[in-house]
Amino acid sequence: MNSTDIILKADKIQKIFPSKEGDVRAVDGVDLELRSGEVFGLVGESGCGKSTLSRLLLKLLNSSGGTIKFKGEDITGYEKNQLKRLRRQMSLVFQDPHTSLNPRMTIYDNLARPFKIHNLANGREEITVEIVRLLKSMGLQAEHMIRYPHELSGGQKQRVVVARALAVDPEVVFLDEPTSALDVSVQAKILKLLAKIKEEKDLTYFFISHDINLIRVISDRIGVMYLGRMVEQGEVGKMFKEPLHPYTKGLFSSVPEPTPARRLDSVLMGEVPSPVNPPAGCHFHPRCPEKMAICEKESPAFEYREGRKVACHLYDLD
Ligand SMILES: Nc1ncnc2c1ncn2[C@@H]1O[C@H](COP(=O)(O)OP(=O)(O)OP(=O)(O)O)[C@@H](O)[C@H]1O
Repeated sequence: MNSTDIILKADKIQKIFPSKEGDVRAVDGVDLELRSGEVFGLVGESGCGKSTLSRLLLKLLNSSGGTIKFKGEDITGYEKNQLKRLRRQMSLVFQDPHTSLNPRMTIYDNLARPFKIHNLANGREEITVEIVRLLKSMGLQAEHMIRYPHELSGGQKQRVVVARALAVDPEVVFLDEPTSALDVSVQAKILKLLAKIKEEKDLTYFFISHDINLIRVISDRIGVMYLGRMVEQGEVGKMFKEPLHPYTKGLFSSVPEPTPARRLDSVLMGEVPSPVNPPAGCHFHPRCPEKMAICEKESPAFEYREGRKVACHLYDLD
């Protein structure tokens, strides 16, 4: 596949969670294209739907509407046996290494599971060979295999979590805040390792982070989400040079040059409204400094403008 091939595509994907307060519109009609070999960075304030979107794309959650295609094949209605195949093609690295490994299992047993589930190696001997190879590729040693997760440092645990995600030899890896639970110095090492693995294995990364500076450095393209919707999506250089959506502008303009782990929540004025009762029209209009009358009534389409996609009425006037 070359870099312009679309490996994963979502059209109007939606997830509504029923709750006591009403329906939570966690993901509200998102369009997305993931290109083979790229790092796609997803940003947005806490609760805007980033994790839910990634779980929908991975088919860990069933969608309430819309379609998802993997390599051109519609996977929206995949059944259990088809999902098993998909689990080898796309894998996930969770945020917190302390909770994503089974604490009662050794590192060997944690890493052996994907080999057993997917019949990727036969017998203890073959699995051991694979696990040692994986551990070494992650900068760990064979002897780590006999340890329990609590005997490893946070960075070592996250290396094991990445190893487990790579055991199935996937094509796409979803990384949901993979370094946010780690110390800054450890974060840098894990990011370097992830970049190296990506090149070696020709992987595609879907990278979720609150840290805009990190997303800027590691991504080829980025998507900005607000209250369940994608508001802007495009090539990283263009987006940072000239953000179009007022939300993206607010998000980026207040981030000074590399300040590690600056949280989005501290950047924008006002609270994000509830996804149970999102504002009519453009969800961002109550916080938007460039609001127009139409923004309160009509939801803007997510359309190509100036080399990227944006959902904002300001650009309807062109
Ligand atoms: N199982 C669920 N039931 C009800 N509501 C849910 C469920 N999962 C998520 N939500 C709600 O959906 C919205 C989106 O949540 P999600 O975790 O996807 O956001 P996020 O952008 O990943 O947040 P964070 O950055 O804090 O992880 C939130 O309002 C959340 O409370």
